[in-house]
Amino acid sequence: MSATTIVLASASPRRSELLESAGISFRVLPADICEDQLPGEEPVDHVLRLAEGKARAAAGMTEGRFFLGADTIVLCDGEIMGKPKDHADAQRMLRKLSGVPHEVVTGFAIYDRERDDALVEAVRTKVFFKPLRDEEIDAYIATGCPFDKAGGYAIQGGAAHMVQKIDGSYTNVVGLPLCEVVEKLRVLGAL
Ligand SMILES: Cc1cn([C@H]2C[C@H](O)[C@@H](COP(=O)(O)OP(=O)(O)OP(=O)(O)O)O2)c(=O)[nH]c1=O
Repeated sequence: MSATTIVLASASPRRSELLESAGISFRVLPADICEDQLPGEEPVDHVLRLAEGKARAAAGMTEGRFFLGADTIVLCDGEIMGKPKDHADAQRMLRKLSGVPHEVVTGFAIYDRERDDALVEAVRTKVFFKPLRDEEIDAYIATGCPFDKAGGYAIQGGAAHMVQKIDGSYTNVVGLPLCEVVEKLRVLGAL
């Protein structure tokens, strides 16, 4: 299979870096789809629908065989947190996460054009934040880092010192559960 066989349907530099780190050859084609939650939609159904939507949208735009899409949310006390809309939203999210365990859920989908079918999976990681002071939260928001991250933080970046421990996959929190993705690519014959 050629190096252009796998297409990563994502604008996230973190997803590219993670896939690269596994030594996988791929192309990037971001897919811009509506990420609104449907009424009554469960969090796992939501990330799986968006992941598959991104993968299929990319397949509609370019050649290739396997299309990988993913979506990451933070789940805290029943609330689905996407990217914060503004400063106040980031502040509200980080205050809610302060001192409280939450989950990061990433759904991924690999659409195989030849079989016209998608393999999907959702991976959950528990993250424990230390209690955060308002000054800490404001200083972090001032860096601008929270705005393109679900839940308003990046475990791999400026928020690393806020995380006491995690239970589960680290790469899943960063946006792509690498172990599971590589395994599924292998099962599908993409590697
Ligand atoms: C919780 C957390 C999220 N994130 C990121 C992963 C995702 O890029 C982002 C959640 O937004 P997503 O909508 O999942 O992805 P995206 O918009 O960045 O990229 P695309 O839809 O094109 O694939 O939050 C981190 O980088 N670190 C973290 O610790």
